[in-house]
Amino acid sequence: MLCPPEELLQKNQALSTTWQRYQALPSFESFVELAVSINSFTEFLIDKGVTALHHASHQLEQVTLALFNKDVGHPLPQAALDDLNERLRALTRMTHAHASATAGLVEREQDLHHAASQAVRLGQIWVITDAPAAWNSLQTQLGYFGLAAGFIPWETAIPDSADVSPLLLLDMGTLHESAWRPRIQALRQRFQMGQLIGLGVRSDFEQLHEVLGGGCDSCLLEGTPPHAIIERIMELNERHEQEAFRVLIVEDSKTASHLIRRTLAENQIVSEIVNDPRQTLTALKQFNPDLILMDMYMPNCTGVEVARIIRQHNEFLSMPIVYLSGETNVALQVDAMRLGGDHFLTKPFNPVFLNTIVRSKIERYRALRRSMYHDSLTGLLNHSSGKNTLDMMLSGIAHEGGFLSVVMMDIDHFKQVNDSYGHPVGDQVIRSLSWLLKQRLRRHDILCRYGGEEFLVGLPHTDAEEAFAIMDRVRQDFAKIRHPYRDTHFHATSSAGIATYPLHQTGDALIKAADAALYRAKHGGRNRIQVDAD
Ligand SMILES: Nc1nc2c(ncn2[C@@H]2O[C@H](COP(=O)(O)OP(=O)(O)OP(=O)(O)O)[C@@H](O)[C@H]2O)c(=O)[nH]1
Repeated sequence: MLCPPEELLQKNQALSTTWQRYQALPSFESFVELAVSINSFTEFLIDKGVTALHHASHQLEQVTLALFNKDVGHPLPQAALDDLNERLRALTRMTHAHASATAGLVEREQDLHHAASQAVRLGQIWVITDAPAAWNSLQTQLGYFGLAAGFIPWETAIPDSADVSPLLLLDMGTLHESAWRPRIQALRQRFQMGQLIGLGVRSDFEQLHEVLGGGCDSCLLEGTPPHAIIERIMELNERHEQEAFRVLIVEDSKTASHLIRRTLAENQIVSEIVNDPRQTLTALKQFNPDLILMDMYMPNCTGVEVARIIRQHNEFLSMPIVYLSGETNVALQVDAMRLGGDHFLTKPFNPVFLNTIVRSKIERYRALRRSMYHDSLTGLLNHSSGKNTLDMMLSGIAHEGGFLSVVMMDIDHFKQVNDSYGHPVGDQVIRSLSWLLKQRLRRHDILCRYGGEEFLVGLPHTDAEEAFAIMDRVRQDFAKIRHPYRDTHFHATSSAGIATYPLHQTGDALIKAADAALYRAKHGGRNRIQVDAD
């Protein structure tokens, strides 16, 4: 989607206002605000794919950051002020030019959306190729996972209405090698935020150099089978689905906490503020953050004391705590880390530095949690966390009322799959079913690998009839997936049993009833879904 020009101009206006504020009151604090505002504008441009302006904004950000040097006082020296002024004015001029150039296009794009039912809609995934027939099977297989892929010949331009960050699979084998680099460069130029994957590239240095040097993110070498291409696409898809990062700010100063909150919000990080440290435990339970930003000195207790209290609770043992303090005393910092902290940032903080630390700590924390609560083969919840999540969801449903359907799904004759094709191929079949479930179910549904080839699914606010309709489509599509084996392929089927709350009241009772229904589905001939009340 193109960025609406009004939104772009509004963001640019906000940036100009902070610059005017700094000029009127050239303090360190207002310079921090300016840096935050520039960083936010750059992030906005990346988010909206406004690549034409991104470079200038990023440069401005770099220049501003370089001025966070303790030898540079405020107001800034005249030369630095002039330089910033010129850069900001140039960025504003470019923003206005871009906004007027895209105004017509946005209207056209909206018209196209209204006419979408008439038009042939290209998917988010495009295969650029002159031999589409060779990719029909990939397109069909992706369709079973709920992903649409379209074909575009190398000579045809991608329409203006294109998404700004598509996934482009480039069939290099159908383009003369001398044209590789310029073609890839042109696509990269246009889709700076897209993912470009070169297909059918030889493993030698020259070809890889051409493709990666031209701007592809990665290559899938000659002979890569369709299921490996699908696997790469699924991985990319999952990376896009991350939930927003969440930070709890424990800070007695309302001004400081709001400044931090704004800095984080401008980087799409969600936060909650606790001004009274005694409320920290309640806030932790309610808000469920990924990281705590902790002021070091507060009335009543210090940040270190709060951190020690937090660490007495098992569930928060590994949660990252980053201290914020005006203190530069190294011995004290070491002591604070020894007593339960993970990092120390000195105030006034550099906003970009703050965001970088927060993001990298949260990424590590999430990776750790994934390994604790998720199954390594499929990435789904593991047995015990699946059951715990079901119990928690059930208490919510019992409180607010409504249905909850539990499904036990199992791959048919899986022992034969292993015996005929080998354990690694069996693993791949398990992963295919998990991908399919991930694509088809909602974000808040429970998805768990309950045992070897058995999955537990929890569908809140879904009665048995609706659950049957959803799962039966999954069953049908799973049966169509081609699992590769040597030069050929095979199909697998699945069966499932469904039980629903309030007919069964506890998590254990629901699982037992769904399991009994699954048993009946197996004995009824397999490749079918059985509801427990039927
Ligand atoms: N490849 C692979 N196989 C597994 C995994 N976990 C369990 N299995 C195998 O899954 C098979 C399950 O077989 P059974 O429970 O006998 O049932 P089935 O052959 O699927 O037959 P029905 O369920 O009755 O249709 C066993 O052979 C296990 O060794 C795993 O992680 N990977």
